[in-house]
Parts: sequence; structure tokens; C-alpha cells
Amino acid sequence: MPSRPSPPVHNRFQTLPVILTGSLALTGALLVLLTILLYRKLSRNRTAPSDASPQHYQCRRFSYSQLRRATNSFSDSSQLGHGGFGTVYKADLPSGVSLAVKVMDSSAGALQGEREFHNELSLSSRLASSPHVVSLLGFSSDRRSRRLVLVYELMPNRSLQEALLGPLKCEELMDWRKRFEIATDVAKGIEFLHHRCDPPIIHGDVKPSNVLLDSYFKAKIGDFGLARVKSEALALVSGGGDETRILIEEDDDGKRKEDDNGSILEECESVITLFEEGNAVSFSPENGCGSSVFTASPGGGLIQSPENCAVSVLTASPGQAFIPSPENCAVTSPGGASPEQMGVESGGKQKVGSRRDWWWKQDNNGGSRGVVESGSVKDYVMEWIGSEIKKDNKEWIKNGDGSASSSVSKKKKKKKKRKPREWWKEEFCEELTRKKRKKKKKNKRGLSIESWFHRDNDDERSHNPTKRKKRNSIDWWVDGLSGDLKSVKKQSQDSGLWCDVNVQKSGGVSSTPSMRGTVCYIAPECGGGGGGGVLSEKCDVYSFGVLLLVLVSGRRPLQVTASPMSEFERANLISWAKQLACHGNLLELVDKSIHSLDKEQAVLCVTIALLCLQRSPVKRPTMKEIVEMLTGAFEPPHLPFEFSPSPPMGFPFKSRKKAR
Ligand SMILES: Nc1ncnc2c1ncn2[C@@H]1O[C@H](COP(=O)(O)OP(=O)(O)OP(=O)(O)O)[C@@H](O)[C@H]1O
Repeated sequence: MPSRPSPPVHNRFQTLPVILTGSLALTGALLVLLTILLYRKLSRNRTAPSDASPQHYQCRRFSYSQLRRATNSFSDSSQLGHGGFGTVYKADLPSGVSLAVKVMDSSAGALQGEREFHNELSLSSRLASSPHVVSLLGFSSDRRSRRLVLVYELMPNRSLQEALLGPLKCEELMDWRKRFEIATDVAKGIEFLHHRCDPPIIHGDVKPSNVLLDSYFKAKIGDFGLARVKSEALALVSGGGDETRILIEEDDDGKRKEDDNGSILEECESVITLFEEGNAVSFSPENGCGSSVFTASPGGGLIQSPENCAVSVLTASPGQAFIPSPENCAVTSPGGASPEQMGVESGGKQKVGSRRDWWWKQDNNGGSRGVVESGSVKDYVMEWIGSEIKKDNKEWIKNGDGSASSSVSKKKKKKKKRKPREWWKEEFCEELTRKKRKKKKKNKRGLSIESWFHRDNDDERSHNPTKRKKRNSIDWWVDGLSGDLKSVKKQSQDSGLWCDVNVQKSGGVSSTPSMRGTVCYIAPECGGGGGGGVLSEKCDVYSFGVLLLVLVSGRRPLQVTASPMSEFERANLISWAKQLACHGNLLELVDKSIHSLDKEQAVLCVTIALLCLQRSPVKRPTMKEIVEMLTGAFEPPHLPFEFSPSPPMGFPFKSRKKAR
């Protein structure tokens, strides 16, 4: 039987390498595939909202539809609050993680909203490492709906403004220790910005509504829409900064989405055009008090933000920006009348006018269009204020010698009855004449209301009385709000809010143009007053000083109540604090509803606040020093000399306790 020929040996050796190579290639391909799959899965896990806690988020892009679903189509029930440039909603992701999303206003004030959007994104990476700053977790920019959305970690107890000054005051904040902790947390947050960021960041809008409280009432600083990097290197506007572009180009799936940057630019341009052609309008109603919409002429900017039925009205002339907000100012009618009852019209228009007069010229310019109806709020409040002032300021800010009350009673008898609307005109003339007559007397008498005002804030003018401008009682009172109104005027001539897209380059700050800060909280020099409009860390220090007073007293910086009369002297928180300091009675300022009060800490807080509120920025402490003072690492400070009780005393700690 013929045997089957065996295959040639060399053939077997020839096929083996082929098989080996094939299997190796296959294994390699499988490995590569697996690696890719693993990488994709890992990267998805890293950014997917469902699988991570907020702390682990990178600032990432969210899809608009995802956020819409999570906020129940941005429903009212999901709304957390409303700010000047957008509405904040609570977003509940399918995983159970909750976030806060801020939808930038797409219509009114869109340009400013976009600037804030870019500003926040640009700064987010620098701020991520601080436990005292609200984390920006992501963003969404939807081309079709023209929506810009910022996504933050959720702060369940919302803002300090609402917790402390809202209608439903937080019980937790009635504990002094909590308030002191909040003060320290905020100080640490600002200290981080000023001393741990390189280059430093200036927040530019430190105020209670920008301090948010987590579930343990730990305070974090939020809202960096007006913040500035203290360097010109970072171009923030229009996605010009590298950081911004990188962020915007990233998508959920790693796709590049360069067109979105374009859409933002397009929107910017369209808004600018809109403004040039007509009016820019913005409003920020809070706590359901309705809205008042203003118009501003080209070059002028106007924002109205009523809250808690407080009334705040402003005027702005071309090229000026001005933001009073009810977090700063409250005018309350007897019996807590609503704005409507007090004559506030929703949707009314405010005529542009003089800024300096904002407080008392609230209406009458607008006639029937006025935000506040003639003869209602203004007449009511101003007549009352006027009557108080006319009694002579010495009645409610008594001199050390106690001579005030007698002089007041004499003047009372001399008073003529005047028409309500004209009281303020007469007041000017009367005050000027009176001042001329009494100038010499006053100088001899020592601390009068006028000299007290001029002495406050350690202005250089106070050391040179001849340089003082003649002022009337209303002037000092209004100026005492924070000395800001003048400076805001000047500042906004340099860079207006709505139409002035020129970049503010002075002072080595970043280039996002916008208004700066909020009236009553903004430092005098930050708007371009004494300091030439240079924005510095000391602007934040000043704002922190106001915030500290608000925290200790539980009052707004400007809070006018119709009764009792004694309340009037407290209407201007800053002035009141200075008076109390002069009289050695700082504890008077402390919120009466606080329990477990540590008097030393309270005095420390007010003293630090007064140091921060010095007019001269160089005299204000740095945030580093403030943190050290608050944490006890630094010895307790002395009151600024001009606020020290007379005869000069040091800081009334321990040894002086009994004297108080
Ligand atoms: N991360 C957050 N978590 C919970 N609530 C928030 C958060 N951010 C904002 N809010 C709520 O939304 C409100 C509006 O915030 P937003 O920052 O838009 O405006 P604002 O700071 O009050 O005013 P403006 O922007 O005009 O200065 C806040 O007062 C707060 O109650």
C-alpha cells in the first residue's frame, strides 16, 4: 500500500510565523480596543454628573437639554433666586446629585451677562482649590436658544442676604458663633483671592448676596462675574483667554465645538448694536416683589433690584452706572406697606437724572412714568428724613457735652410750616446760612455733626478744614452711606455699565469692563474717586468692612424705618457704627436677637470693620491681617484714631470692658 507522502517539513515552519504574527496582531488590536474603551469609560466617569460628587467635578460642558431636564424645564418651582443678570435654579440630576444652575439673562442686560459668564469661566480654574469659594462645576452654551448657563455646587442655605436679612431669618444665624464663623470664612475666602492666587484676584462685589451658605452654614464666596485678575495678561472678553477657549471647545464627548465661541461673539455684537440703537434695560427683582424696568439712554446704565419690598431707585446719567439694591437699602413704611401701597409701579420707567440726588430725587422726574409715584414714597420718606434733619442733627447724634437737646428745642419753636415738597430746597439754604453763622462757634465746640462727618474716614481734608467743601446735612448723610455716590459717578464716566465696551486697563486689572460693585458696599476709591479709579484689593477690604457690620448688626447698610424716631440715627449703618465708636459704645451695634454673644469677638468685628472702612485705602488692613486678627493669630487691633472715644482710648478689650 503506497504510503501517503508526509508534508514537507519546511512548509510547517513557513506557516508558523504567519500564525504567530496574525495572533499577535489580533491580540494587539484587541488590547488597543480595550484600552480605548477603558479610557472612554474612565473619562466619562470622571465627568459624568451621575457618578461623582460636586467636589470632584472639573469645570465641564453640560448639554442644555440635560440641564433643562434637571430643572424641570427651568420651572418656577426649581428657582432658587434671581440676580442682576440671571436666574438661579436647582438642578436635580438623575443620580440624585443636586446642582445650582444660573441661566444668564438672554434679553435684558445680555451683554453684561455674557461678560460675567466669561469672567466666571476664566477664573474658575484658579478658584477651584479654595474651600471658601463656591465651585463653578461647569457651563452650557446653547446656540439655538441663545442661552448661557453656569453650573455651581449647590449651597442649600442659599445666600447670607436671605438667611440674615430675608423675611424668614435663619435661626442658626441667631447664634453668635455662627456669625463669627461666617465672618471668618468670608475673610479667608477673600484672603485666598488676594494672597494665595497668583496673580491676585479682586472680587469686586463682596456683599451678603454673594456669600452663600452650605448645609452646615459654612460660608463661601460666589459670583465672580465682576472679579478681576490683577494682571493685564488675561484677556477675558469674548473668549479671548486661552483658558476660556479650551473650556468652550470641550464637549461632553470630547468633540470640538468651536462654533459656540462664535455664537457668543455674535450675541455680544448684536447686543452692542441693540444698545447703540436704543435702550438697555435690566432688572433684578428678588423675593417676589415684582420688577421695575428702567430704560437708560445710550451711555447710561440702570439696574433696579427690589427685594423684600424694599424700595431702591436710582438715576444715572449718560456714561454712568449705578446699582443700588435692596440688599443695601430698605425703606419701610409704617405697617410694612407693600411697594404698591407705597406707590411703586411695576414696569414703570425711570427718567435718567443726577446721580448725586438719587436718594431724594426718586421721582417727580418721571411724572406719570415715575417708578415711584409722585407724592408717595419720596414725599413720605424724605419729608420724614427732612424733619429729622431739620431738628438739627445734634438731636440724634449728640455731642459729648450733651448740649444738643437744648439747642434743638429752641430751633423747633422757630420752625415755620413748609410745604412738604419744598422742605429740602429750603433746607439747603437754611443749612448754608446757619453754617456760615456758626462756623467759628462750631470749631470751638469740638465735635459737631459736621466735624464728625469730616473727621470720619480720615480724609486728608479733615486735617485741613480750609479745604472742606461746604456741605449740608443731607450731603453728609448721603455721603456717609459709604462715601460712594460721588465716586461711582466718576468711575462710571470712565467705564459705563451698558454701552461702554472700552476696556478698563488702568491699575493692572483684567480687562472685563462692567460696573464695579454695589452701592453701599463699593469703596470710595474703586469707582474713580480719590484713588483715580484704581481697583485694588483694598476695595474688597472696604466691602468686607460693610459686610462685617451687616453681619454683626443684622441690618442693611441703609435701612430707613418710619418709626420710632430713634431708629433714624441707625439708618446709615456705617455712620452709626462710627458714632458708636466715638462714644465708646460699639456693642450697641450688635443685633439684639443674637444669643451666646461673645462681646470681645463682637467688638473685634466692629473694630475690624471700622479699620476696613477708612477712606484711605493704604490705612485699611490687608485681608491676611484681618484673618489673623479674627483667628487670634494677630493681636486685637485698635480703633482708628478718629473713631476712638474722646479722650483718646485704646481698643476696649478686657481691661476696658467695665468702662463700657
Ligand atoms: N450655588 C448656589 N446655590 C444655591 N443658591 C444659589 C447659588 N447661587 C445663587 N443662589 C441663589 O440665587 C440668588 C441669585 O444669585 P445671583 O448670583 O444670580 O444674584 P445676586 O448675587 O443675588 O445678585 P447680583 O448678581 O445682581 O449681584 C442668590 O441670592 C441665592 O439665593
